[in-house]
Amino acid sequence: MNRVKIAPSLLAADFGNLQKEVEMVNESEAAWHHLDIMDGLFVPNISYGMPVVSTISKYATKPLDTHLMIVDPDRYIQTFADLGVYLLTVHYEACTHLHRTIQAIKASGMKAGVALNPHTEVSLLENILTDLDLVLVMSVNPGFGGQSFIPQTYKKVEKLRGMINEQSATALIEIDGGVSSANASKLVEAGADVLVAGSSVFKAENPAKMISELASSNLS
Ligand SMILES: O=C(CO)[C@@H](O)[C@H](O)COP(=O)(O)O
Ligand SMILES: [Fe+2]
Repeated sequence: MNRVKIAPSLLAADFGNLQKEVEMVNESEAAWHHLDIMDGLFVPNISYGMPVVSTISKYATKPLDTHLMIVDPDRYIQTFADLGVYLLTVHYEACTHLHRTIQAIKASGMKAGVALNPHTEVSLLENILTDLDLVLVMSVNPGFGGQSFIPQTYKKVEKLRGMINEQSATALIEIDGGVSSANASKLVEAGADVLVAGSSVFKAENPAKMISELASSNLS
């Protein structure tokens, strides 16, 4: 079994020391940097935009895993590609022509992911699964860090793992929201490949140690 990938969400970082926070992730056992882009329309919160993404990109030495919580994400695909994003994830609920959006992300040279809100059924991805590099399962309602994990996520992950295996698809399963050492092992057991962790990492006394602990989740 491959080791689970950890993607610390910089939304919970200290933005007054952004370079230092990015460097902590660079030097840790994290696999990716997770960036959350919120537009105040698709979700009720606004996070940060291009100048901050550009700064993160300048200091990051690991791939940028970028989660767009914005309406009509097609408008910004090329911009994120130009900023050095590795994997661009759009929300199922924000795309009218999801297949076209996924193809456009791939044509720009990035990997493509689709995120599902907690109420969105995984079977809706059945016809597009083999086109995806990643499915992001939201385990909180998108828009804010620091929320409580929704336990129904385990069942969704198990079902999605079954669909991926059945179709011999290669999409990774990423879980985002309220992830901590209290639920990480169970998520990996259910079929998760990537865990996003914001508050549990950046609010920890020793963030790098917490990343290492989460990365060992499937070994416990
Ligand atoms: O996409 C989101 C929230 O919408 C996340 O990536 C959060 O930033 C994760 O933060 P925690 O729930 O781990 O604090
Ligand atoms: Fe996210």
